[in-house]
Amino acid sequence: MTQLYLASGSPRRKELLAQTGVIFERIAAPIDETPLPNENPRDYVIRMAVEKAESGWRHLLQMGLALKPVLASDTSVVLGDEILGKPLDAADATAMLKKLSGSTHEVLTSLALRTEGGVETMLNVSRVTFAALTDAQIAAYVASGEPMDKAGAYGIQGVGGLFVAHLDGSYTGVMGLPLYETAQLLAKQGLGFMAA
Ligand SMILES: Cc1cn([C@H]2C[C@H](O)[C@@H](COP(=O)(O)OP(=O)(O)OP(=O)(O)O)O2)c(=O)[nH]c1=O
Repeated sequence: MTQLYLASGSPRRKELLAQTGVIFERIAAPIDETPLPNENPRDYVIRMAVEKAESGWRHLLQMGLALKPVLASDTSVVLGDEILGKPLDAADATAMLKKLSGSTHEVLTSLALRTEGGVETMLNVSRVTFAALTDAQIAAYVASGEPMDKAGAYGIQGVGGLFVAHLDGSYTGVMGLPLYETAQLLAKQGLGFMAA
């Protein structure tokens, strides 16, 4: 019996949410991911998760489905003031990886849980230090295809994990769904292992 809906098309989020012990189904939640002019990165990632969760909630209403909690999340890589989302193409991925090479960036992953009582949010902030990468290493990584559907053009759970010299934060947060914070939100609704 479904306890929760995950408003996400991300295979990483599906895999990670399964670790919490909640019984869930995935629903589509299309939104416009364009940042507002001068929008602060933290405000932006929170707004994205809330919009995805609200979009999922509207989907339940439209389809006449049972109103169970809807969870959504958003991940952005932030370097200085710049928000790096998913790369548009190989050239964009190459440019992002050149910026990340040899420096420290933040990965922001937000959560929003929509219930009949309203919406609750959480934010995980992790700091990641990248090795200095050669142009040839970047070209080979981009050619592998791994960067294309990932914020900041890398996946810590894949070959991108080789670039991470240091992580101060949450591995699962960088991967797209911070499990500590997710378990806390779910437990408040009596869901998952941490509700025991
Ligand atoms: C930094 C990083 C990001 N990512 C992924 C997680 C997210 O799927 C993606 C960021 O894009 P998002 O826009 O957060 O999510 P999405 O479009 O993939 O999925 P959804 O349907 O939930 O909106 O980058 C990794 O898989 N590994 C990493 O190390």
